[in-house]
Amino acid sequence: MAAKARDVSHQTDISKMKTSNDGSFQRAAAVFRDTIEKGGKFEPETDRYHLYVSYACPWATRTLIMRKLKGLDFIPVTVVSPKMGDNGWPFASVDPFPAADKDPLYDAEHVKDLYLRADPHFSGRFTVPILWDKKLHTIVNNESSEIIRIFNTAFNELIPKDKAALDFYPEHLRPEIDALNEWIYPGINNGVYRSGFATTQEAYEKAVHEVFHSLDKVEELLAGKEFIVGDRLTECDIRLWVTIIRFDPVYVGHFKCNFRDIRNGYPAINKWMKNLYWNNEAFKASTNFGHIKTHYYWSHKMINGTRIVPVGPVPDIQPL
Ligand SMILES: N[C@@H](CCC(=O)N[C@@H](CS)C(=O)NCC(=O)O)C(=O)O
Repeated sequence: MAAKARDVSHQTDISKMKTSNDGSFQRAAAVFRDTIEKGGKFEPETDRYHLYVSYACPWATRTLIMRKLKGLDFIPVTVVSPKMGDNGWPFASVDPFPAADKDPLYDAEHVKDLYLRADPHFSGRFTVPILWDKKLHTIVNNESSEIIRIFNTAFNELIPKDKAALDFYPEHLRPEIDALNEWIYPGINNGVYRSGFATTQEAYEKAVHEVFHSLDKVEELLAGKEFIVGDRLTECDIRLWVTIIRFDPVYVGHFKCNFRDIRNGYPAINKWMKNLYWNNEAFKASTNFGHIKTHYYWSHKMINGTRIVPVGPVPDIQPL
């Protein structure tokens, strides 16, 4: 591939990622932002799309959960190795980690090869998840919050009626869901990264206080409730859950979010998290603690130079 000649190491090696002048981490916006719709460039079809994920990645896990909930079995999934090294995410052909896959479409070695196939001049980060189009050999969308909305509705005419009827972003709850997403994303989902990736004491302290302030708010919201919005599962639960499930195993230690952990410090959040994990297969089947822990502790060598992966907490998640 001609594009391979270009040096993209500054895009693949997370330890070379720059923070802002004040030491704060700022996440770049995703670049591929198309949708799937009738009459559009990407039509709803059963044998056309493919999902590339990492079990380690919270954003990718959102898409895995939504795919399972909606029964989108005709969108196959390929899982990368959790050990994101100098070339970014590898497939199993390069790093045969348990439960990682080879790339079945192009036998790519790394996720970066897919991005460079879609756009040889791509200058952003080579992130997962990727919703891939097998027909046009390109990326439809690489922004999880949009992929889950595509999955929520785009294939409704191609799936059984009971699955099509499931709506995790229902019209009448949208204002409430949007309002929650607005502070849960910066405060918690991205807040833990801003805490962990900060390179100054000030930037870290600002972020970590925001994380726990936001968790305190969620704890209040979830007191005596099964779901965050109303009495039904919505995308708001999915978006938050993927961060909370990683909190005790990774973010408390690796990202220094250690005022409290979930299991001892947030009873309502813990109950909500456990209930979704143990009672809803879509959540449990999308979670692989080995991938989660190995990824963060091994890949971020600017944070954990020894690459030692801690054994605890034991257990990864408590029983119900
Ligand atoms: N906006 C993206 C963010 C995805 C993202 O940052 N994924 C991380 C893994 S958790 C990644 O692939 N990072 C690779 C890199 O930055 O090199 C989304 O929500 O889908």
